Amino acid sequence: MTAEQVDVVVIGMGPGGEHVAGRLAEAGLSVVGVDQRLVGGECPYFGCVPTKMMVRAAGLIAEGRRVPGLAGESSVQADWREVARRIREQATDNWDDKVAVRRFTDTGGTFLRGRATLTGKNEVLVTGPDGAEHRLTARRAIVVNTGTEPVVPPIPGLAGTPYWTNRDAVALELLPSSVAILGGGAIGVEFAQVFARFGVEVTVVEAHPRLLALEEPEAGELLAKVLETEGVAVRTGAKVTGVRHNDKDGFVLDLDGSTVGADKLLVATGRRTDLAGLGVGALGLDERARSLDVDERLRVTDGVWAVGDITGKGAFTHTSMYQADVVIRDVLGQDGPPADYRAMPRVTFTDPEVGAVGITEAQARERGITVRTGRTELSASSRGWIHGPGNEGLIKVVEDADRGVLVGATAMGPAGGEILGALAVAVHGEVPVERLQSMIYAYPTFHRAISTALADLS
Ligand SMILES: Cc1cc2nc3c(=O)[nH]c(=O)nc-3n(C[C@H](O)[C@H](O)[C@H](O)COP(=O)(O)OP(=O)(O)OC[C@H]3O[C@@H](n4cnc5c(N)ncnc54)[C@H](O)[C@@H]3O)c2cc1C
Ligand SMILES: NC(=O)c1ccc[n+]([C@@H]2O[C@H](COP(=O)([O-])OP(=O)(O)OC[C@H]3O[C@@H](n4cnc5c(N)ncnc54)[C@H](O)[C@@H]3O)[C@@H](O)[C@H]2O)c1
Repeated sequence: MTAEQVDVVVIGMGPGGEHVAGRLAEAGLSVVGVDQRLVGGECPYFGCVPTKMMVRAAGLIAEGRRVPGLAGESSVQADWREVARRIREQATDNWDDKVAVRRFTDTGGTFLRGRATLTGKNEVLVTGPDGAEHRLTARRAIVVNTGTEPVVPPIPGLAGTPYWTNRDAVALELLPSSVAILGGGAIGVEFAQVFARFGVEVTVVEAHPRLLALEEPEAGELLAKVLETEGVAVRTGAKVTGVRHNDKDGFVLDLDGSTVGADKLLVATGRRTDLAGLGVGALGLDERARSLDVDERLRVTDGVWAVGDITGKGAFTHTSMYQADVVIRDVLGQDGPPADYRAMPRVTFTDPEVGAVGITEAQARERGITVRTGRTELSASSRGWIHGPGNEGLIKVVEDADRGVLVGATAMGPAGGEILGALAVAVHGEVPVERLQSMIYAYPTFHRAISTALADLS
């Protein structure tokens, strides 16, 4: 056992943790960053980056197939090996983080590979891969950024089968002929469309009545239609009562009154934190909670901060990075705005992309807000009509009518995530709806449809 006193210990080097650790080290503090897996966390190795490389490849295939009728003839020969190679070589360096470790240690920080547990108010125990133990005492700050693990629901028969999570699915060298995807949230639908566009027979099985259950109902409903047009079987409102697997036949999912069979099963039913494993009990906190309670400066308790998925404020890389900046300022005693999640943006990278910011109509009504909504179909806009195949989408705006400002919006379409930028500014800046209605929107852009949605407010 070794023991060391430092200024800052960062537990978990996800996007936010890596950012905090690097910046505080650059500021001259002695910083130890600890990660049990890879510096950079889920996003670059198992999440955003490899999946968006898949999405890019699948988008090219779809666009190639849209050539006939618009630009001539096309013949697309999809080859997954190109995607697998790009993910292995360019995105993940074969799941090796030496570049990221160097990036951090070049700032002056020290990296420890191992599993960290909180053992006291300012104490952390790190157990290395070889079992060696290091006791760290943090004089100034402990920053927790341990993220989440995939949830595997307690469905009879599922445990012990060779199901995949996102961590397996990003590393596929070959695609199977069929996949069942349990969960129609962001992970489920992104993988579903990618796999289907590469010729895999895909069934999405979602317990909720709609895909993307957390977003506006119109978005999930339209996405289901698009996926079905592309050959994906979408089973919403489905209760899986059992899972069976054998090497010859693959997987069978028992639903109420029917079955779904597939060679492989991807489980994408959400994420969970592991507060007990992290040892938050040592800080007097509830180990059974779903997330760490943080204040507007991301403080958990005296001397302890948290960033990222573990705070439950939106499991996105941009949340983690945003919170990291708040923590850096707070630890360094600098002034700056507190965390404000009113204009939380998120984008599901299907085609059409589903971008959303702020709250949905249902959430606004639950909060007792006097709501007006406006909507328009993107395919009916000038640009949507010009675009032709692949023009599905919509803009929906949610107004707090008493204050005359938008509190939420959805931009679904070929560039839904980019259109969202304008709506995010409107929600974040509380730009009066009257002012939004009187501005000039370039013709013929997709974002011009925002003015149609605003004109529809009632
Ligand atoms: C398939 C998929 C696609 C996604 N796509 C997007 C996207 O397009 N856009 C987007 O914004 N977000 C996306 N996300 C979400 C995004 O990956 C996370 O929100 C992001 O990684 C931020 O997480 P985090 O900062 O909480 O930490 P994480 O990235 O989860 O990292 C936590 C780190 O802590 C380490 N750790 C955990 N426990 C310990 C311990 N006790 N001791 C030491 N180390 C520990 C882990 O090894 C890990 O490296 C996606 C996620 C998935 C799974
Ligand atoms: N583009 C992005 O930003 C992006 C992409 C992927 C993931 N993520 C992040 O990762 C998080 C996790 O993604 P996710 O898709 O796993 O979670 P999710 O919470 O978004 O969706 C999980 C879905 O699984 C369903 N489900 C749960 N149990 C089920 C069961 N037994 N049978 C059938 N369906 C079941 C839920 O109803 C839900 O719709 C997201 O919330 C998001 O924050 C972001």
